[in-house]
Amino acid sequence: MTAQTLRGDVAVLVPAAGAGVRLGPGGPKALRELAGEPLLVHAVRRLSVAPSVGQIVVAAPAGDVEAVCGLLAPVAGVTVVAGGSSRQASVAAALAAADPGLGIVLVHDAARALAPPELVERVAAAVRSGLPAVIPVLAVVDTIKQVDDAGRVVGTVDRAVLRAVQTPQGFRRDVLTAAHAAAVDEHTDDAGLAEKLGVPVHTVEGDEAALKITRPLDLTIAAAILRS
Ligand SMILES: Nc1ccn([C@@H]2O[C@H](COP(=O)(O)OP(=O)(O)OP(=O)(O)O)[C@@H](O)[C@H]2O)c(=O)n1
Ligand SMILES: C[C@](O)(CO)[C@H](O)COP(=O)(O)O
Repeated sequence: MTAQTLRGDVAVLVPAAGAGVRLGPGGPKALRELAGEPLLVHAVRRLSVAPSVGQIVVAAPAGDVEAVCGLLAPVAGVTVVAGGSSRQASVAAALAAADPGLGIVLVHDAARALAPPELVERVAAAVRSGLPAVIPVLAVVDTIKQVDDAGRVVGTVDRAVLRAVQTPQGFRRDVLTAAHAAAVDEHTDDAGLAEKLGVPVHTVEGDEAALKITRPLDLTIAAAILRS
């Protein structure tokens, strides 16, 4: 990674403190390697070349803050804080350390290590255009069934109205701050918190390369994406 200064109007919060249980043994997921480098380094490198980005705040595993500072030292404009016991707590910790002068805040999973800078720009531009909350989405390609506790099918959901949600998710800073301040329960994404406040959430097209590395096969897919 070459040293560079970040100059944009967007703070990106990077929750990276997860254990990676579904990936299997091997330490915190963000520090697991893909093509010889930690997932977090792949993610931050892509964020740092997006022209809109002015600051990156990483929520690292609490025991690895120093190591993560070392890993990311070559990128100017990166702040590292200790993450929390849930993704939501990690985002809240990163938000508290974000530069108050940056009016747009994106939240991006370290686990979506190959999200391209173009996706960051697409989300940032949509927020800059005046939208309060923006998420990247992809059409659902599988047929989706609703099942009961016994695993029996209750019905088939109309997939035309469904979308799979990715990160980065973008927000006006005051919207994300209010959403986290009002949180009373855990949500799997930040847009869910904004929805609870009645904030309209808009979508932009996602990117298949922004897959969330969750299970072992995802690492194989990510390695193939890198090679292609
Ligand atoms: N306490 C937590 C839990 C998750 N995350 C981050 O949130 C993102 C999305 O979470 P996920 O992919 O589910 O990661 P893990 O929680 O590590 O996965 P698992 O549930 O398999 O342990 C990841 O970048 C992860 O590091 C976080 O910062 N702090
Ligand atoms: C934020 C997210 O990546 C959007 O798809 C997802 O909700 C994270 O969920 P996880 O259960 O923490 O992996």
